[in-house]
Amino acid sequence: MTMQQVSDLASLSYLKRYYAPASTGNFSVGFDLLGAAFEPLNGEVFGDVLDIVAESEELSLDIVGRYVHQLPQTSNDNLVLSCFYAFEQKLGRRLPRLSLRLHKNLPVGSGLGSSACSIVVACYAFNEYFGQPLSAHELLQLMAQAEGGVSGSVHYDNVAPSYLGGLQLMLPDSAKLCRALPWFEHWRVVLCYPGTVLSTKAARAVLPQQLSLAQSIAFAGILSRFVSAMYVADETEAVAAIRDLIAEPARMPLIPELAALRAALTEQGVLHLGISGAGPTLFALCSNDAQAQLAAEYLSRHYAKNQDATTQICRLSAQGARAL
Ligand SMILES: Nc1ncnc2c1ncn2[C@@H]1O[C@H](COP(=O)(O)OP(=O)(O)O)[C@@H](O)[C@H]1O
Ligand SMILES: N[C@@H](CCOP(=O)(O)O)C(=O)O
Repeated sequence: MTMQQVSDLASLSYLKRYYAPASTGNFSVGFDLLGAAFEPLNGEVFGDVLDIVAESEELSLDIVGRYVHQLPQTSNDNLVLSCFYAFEQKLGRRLPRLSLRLHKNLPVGSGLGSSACSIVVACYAFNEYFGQPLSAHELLQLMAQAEGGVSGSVHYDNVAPSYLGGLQLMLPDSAKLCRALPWFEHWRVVLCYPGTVLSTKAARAVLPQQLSLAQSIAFAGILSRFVSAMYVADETEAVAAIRDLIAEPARMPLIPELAALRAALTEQGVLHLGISGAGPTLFALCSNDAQAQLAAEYLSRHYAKNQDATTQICRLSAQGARAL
């Protein structure tokens, strides 16, 4: 495997190139059931890119990009290769081998759906390249299984938005699997990754194993309130309902800065500050560009911890995964 620190999209040759965006699981109010895909307003690529470089004798993977150093040293352990074999197994026939290049643009163990992003871009790329043998439904199931293998339990709230785009509500036991909710076009989301790693598995281990009847009703109630407010485009009501009753109380000790940062930003009018996925990335929901700029400056000053940190001002990625 060769590793380059710099992922220069323009200078590298390929047959086909595919991309999947970053995602925020939970969106605070919908633990494991709600997630959104985001793209930087400035047009930067903030998601993983997979190049199909050539057809070849053997399956191989090169990894480049800003966060290559956070991945296992051997590409054999990379999700892109395990997705190839899972895809092949699902098809039930041997596929031509490929020479692949992953641009690892999302930090790992960040709460930005990094593993989901690689899984989505890989499964999407293989399905497109080999003539769409799997339906969107089958492909999404395959992605969710792969994600379950990483985090310890199958959850769709990163793979669904990264694949399909938008703010996706999961529909358990439904043939449709998930549905895109309405969104407010003027909303901006600032994603601030501090540069430290928090594995999803570890952040799931602190969650309560059981909820009381009262907690279950409260969770169903607040999520219903949010979803219905989005459908009737009642922004005040939607924002009031963005509350994490499940994961945040348990994960707060893992992100001790959250309370003070939230108090400071909400005082400035920011609509909400929450944990993106399992953290440590935080997301600030803002009502306009100026507010998002202010939140981005504040978070990068007070939450970024090292050179790996990044802060992005985003809008919803309506499209999700695609060919570039
Ligand atoms: N292409 C890949 N992208 C991200 N993680 C990968 C990839 N390949 C293997 N991994 C492994 O999967 C795990 C992802 O960890 P996780 O905490 O779920 O990250 P995230 O929350 O960012 O999705 C790590 O152990 C990482 O080394
Ligand atoms: N619903 C999951 C989301 C995990 O997202 P990630 O980006 O941290 O992998 C959870 O909260 O555990």
